[in-house]
Amino acid sequence: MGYLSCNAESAIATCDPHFKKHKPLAATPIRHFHYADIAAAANGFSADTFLGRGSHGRVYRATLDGGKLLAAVKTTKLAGTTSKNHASKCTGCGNCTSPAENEIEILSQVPSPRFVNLLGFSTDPNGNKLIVVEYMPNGSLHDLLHSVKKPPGWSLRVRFALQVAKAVRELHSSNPPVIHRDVKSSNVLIDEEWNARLGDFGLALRGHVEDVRVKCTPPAGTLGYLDPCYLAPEDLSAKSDVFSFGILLLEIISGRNAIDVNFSPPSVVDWAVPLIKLGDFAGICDRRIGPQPDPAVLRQLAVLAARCVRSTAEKRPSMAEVVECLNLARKRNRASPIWNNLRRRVASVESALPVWEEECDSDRSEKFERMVKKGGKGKVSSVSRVGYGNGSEASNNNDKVMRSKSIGSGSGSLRGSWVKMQQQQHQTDNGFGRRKVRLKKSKSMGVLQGSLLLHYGIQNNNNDVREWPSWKRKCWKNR
Ligand SMILES: Nc1ncnc2c1ncn2[C@@H]1O[C@H](COP(=O)(O)OP(=O)(O)OP(=O)(O)O)[C@@H](O)[C@H]1O
Repeated sequence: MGYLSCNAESAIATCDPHFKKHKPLAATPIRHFHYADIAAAANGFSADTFLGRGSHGRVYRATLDGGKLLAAVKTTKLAGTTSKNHASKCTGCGNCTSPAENEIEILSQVPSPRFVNLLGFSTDPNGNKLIVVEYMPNGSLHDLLHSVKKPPGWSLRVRFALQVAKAVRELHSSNPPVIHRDVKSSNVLIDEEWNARLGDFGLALRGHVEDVRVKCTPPAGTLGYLDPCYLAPEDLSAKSDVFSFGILLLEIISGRNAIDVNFSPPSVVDWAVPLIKLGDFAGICDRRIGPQPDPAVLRQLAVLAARCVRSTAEKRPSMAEVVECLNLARKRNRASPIWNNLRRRVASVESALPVWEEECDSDRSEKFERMVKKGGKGKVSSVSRVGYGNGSEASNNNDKVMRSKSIGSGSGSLRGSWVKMQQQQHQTDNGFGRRKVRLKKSKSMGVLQGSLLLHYGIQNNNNDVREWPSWKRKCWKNR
């Protein structure tokens, strides 16, 4: 009888060794908890159960079912912005649903062992929704990468990257597809078996591009992770998640925040992509753990990240391709030490080559790989490292750098944080070199203003290799 009850989730659980201990999730009913039970389980929402604070409310640990079930309870506020007039006419635009309602709706439809799943919900006496999700005892990937004394090593980082990529791929391939819109390190939580799980579906959109809801929902996301091509509702595509994933991958490799004014330039894209194009892969590695022992794996990760953050959405890989690439990197990373030693010697020669201009193009990267295997003849050239300053100064553990946060509905607040960020950036880059600045958390954003996004787009536009003629010239000269 076992095979008769097999569903998509159990199939994943069977195929993927990381998830073999998970039971099929479809059978788990979504529970409606009494507020009093939830309040008691979270010890009256006291400090000892407090887990963290997001842009939509606080998160607490709750012990339910007589101690058998550990959960995380997310308190939220009602959206409360929709006029009665609009609500009566609305045919399903995204503005009427609060992030909490949205998260409940989406997670109840697409449960997966790769997500932080919904267990149930409750409503407080003021009508605010409380979301009850699986408790993740090892905190967020953001905290692991930026706060803990002993940051994760390379094999754990590659494993996390692959697991997140698989989670996003699963969303994109569901029917109808789901676009998460807020892929970032603080929305990746680590379970008891050290698996990375994608959480926080408050901004996610389920549907096809022609659906009213998708067509009418204003752009949203988190500064630093937000796709510069996503300026209006109709610009939304799965490639926006690919961009955010690329930022996350750069964060995993470098251990630096998506936007960090302790670095110059503060944007991880503007800082890392030029180094990747110059073949300085070690220059973007988290100095606390040193460069990846296998230079070929490092090169694969870095080039993949650069391709994900390309300024032209169509040129970015699909999440399926990202998963394939990371699978290869992980396999190589896990190969036997003797074999790895041999390969490292060969790879160190390969990786000394700069990244060819077109390598970030998916269709040309294979050509490039073939060429490198043949002995590196062709358009590639050796380029000396460029002095971008010692970026690792800022990775010092003492620096207090806060994480990027989703910005909820309210373009005003977004404008405020953007201006603030610009001012901080100006203060830091005013010709006196880098200064250590304590950053404020930036937040996920709901409604974005076109001009503001355009401004943001311009800030990040130079991540396209074609927009680096000086690099091109340099490469050509040093051929
Ligand atoms: N399921 C969970 N298990 C354990 N800790 C959690 C869980 N969910 C959230 N947390 C903790 O609470 C913090 C706040 O989470 P939340 O999802 O509300 O906000 P965020 O992702 O940090 O920011 P934003 O709301 O802007 O996306 C997280 O960083 C994490 O430390």
